[in-house]
Amino acid sequence: MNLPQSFIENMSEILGPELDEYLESYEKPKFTGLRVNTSKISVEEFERINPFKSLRRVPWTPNGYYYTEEDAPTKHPYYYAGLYYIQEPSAMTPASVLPIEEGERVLDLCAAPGGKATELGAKLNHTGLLVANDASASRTKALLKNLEVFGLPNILVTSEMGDKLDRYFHEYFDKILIDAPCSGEGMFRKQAHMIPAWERQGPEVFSKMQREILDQAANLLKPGGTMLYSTCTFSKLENEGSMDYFLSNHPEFHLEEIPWCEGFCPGKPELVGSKFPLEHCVRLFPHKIDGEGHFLALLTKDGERTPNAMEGAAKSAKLPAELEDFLKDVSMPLEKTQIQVKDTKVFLMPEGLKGCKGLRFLRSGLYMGELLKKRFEPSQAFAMVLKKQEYASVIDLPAVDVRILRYLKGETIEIEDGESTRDAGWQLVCVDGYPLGWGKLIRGTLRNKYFSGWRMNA
Ligand SMILES: C[S@@+](CC[C@H](N)C(=O)[O-])C[C@H]1O[C@@H](n2cnc3c(N)ncnc32)[C@H](O)[C@@H]1O
Repeated sequence: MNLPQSFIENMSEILGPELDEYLESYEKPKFTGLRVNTSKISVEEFERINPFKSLRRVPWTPNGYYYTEEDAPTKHPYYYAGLYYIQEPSAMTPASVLPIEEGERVLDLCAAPGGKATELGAKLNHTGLLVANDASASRTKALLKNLEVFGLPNILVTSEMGDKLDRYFHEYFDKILIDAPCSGEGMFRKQAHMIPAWERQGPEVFSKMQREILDQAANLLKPGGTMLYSTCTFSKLENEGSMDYFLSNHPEFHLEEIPWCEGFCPGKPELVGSKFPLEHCVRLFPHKIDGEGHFLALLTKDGERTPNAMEGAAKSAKLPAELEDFLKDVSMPLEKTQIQVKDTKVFLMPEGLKGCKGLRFLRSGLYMGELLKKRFEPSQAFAMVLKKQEYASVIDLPAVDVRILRYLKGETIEIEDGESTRDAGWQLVCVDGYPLGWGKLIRGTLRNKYFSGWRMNA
């Protein structure tokens, strides 16, 4: 690996005599991980049905596992059922460390493509509100897909800068994750193509962005709220430097200790001559753990946290008859006053979401489906939010049944007598009890309603 000389010098300042060990880590294996979606399946149940041979626990994340490539988890139907997310093991740490309680309002300010937002949403477990934002409008498309595959209904996906969000959500959030844009030094081992980008735009550029984003986040957080700052870089400027800047300018914040795990290293205040206890921050190095480089800081804002008021509750309008008809077969707990029809599209709005007119957003709430000529066509996202027992007619096939892969490829499949609860109409297609999508059964043939943009090999 050809590392820039100036990078090696920076690392030498950070690591001292450990530099050689770090440089040798470039010869070590690279690790791949998957994180279980606990809003769909418990870790115990996942271990029971686990179809992979190579899984081994990630020590710092209760629902994280290493796997090796021969297991190919992205090709397994459980991936399409949203039972797990593929994530680099160190990148599991930030969302795991930020404490989330059900019912909270949570903001992921730099969320795309959603590795951490999916975990924050899973921890909310269909309660509260997750605002997943990213400045890049194109990257928010992948973010929305990942949140929908995970079956998360209570979301608002925006593409704004933090100062614009502040006009709508000043001191609104209980918890904020700032997984900041950074120079990516922690990923050099895995993604060597990041090195030329680092040479063009390095820590100086990113530290300016990070400071701006941190200032914005401070305004968005409730007094008494907690936020987590993370990067995947080693640079002292972007890590201890950004934290020293932030704490100097925001005396209302203090650092919290992060639960310790073997191999974690403390932040180093001496690198930037800081008077703050930056040793409470955590640094991850690939020569210390089985994972890549990361930095984490957990910060709490002084004050008493106020309970969340139910703002913006929707008006209870009469629902169209075809929608009412479809919902007779749905037993998911669902507050009908939260359902909004916009033109032909039907949405289930999260409780307590303020109006967001004027914000650039990709999704607000759960897109339930569309009203077409005298019928309601349920969406792919709606299928992913449901549990098997929450829809009246189900076709549940085992993962080893070849029809599952054919269904995921968008093909029409044949259904035997007794394989569906009802012998005609809408069916929730499941793999081993976990919903994949919709189909419409007509005389033993299932018309495939799996969303074309999500098909296997699409
Ligand atoms: C490290 S990535 C986030 C990765 C994401 N948290 C995940 O786990 O999948 C940083 C993100 O910040 C976004 N970004 C850059 N500047 C931003 C800003 N000022 N406000 C919000 N997002 C920004 C980038 O588009 C990028 O997607």
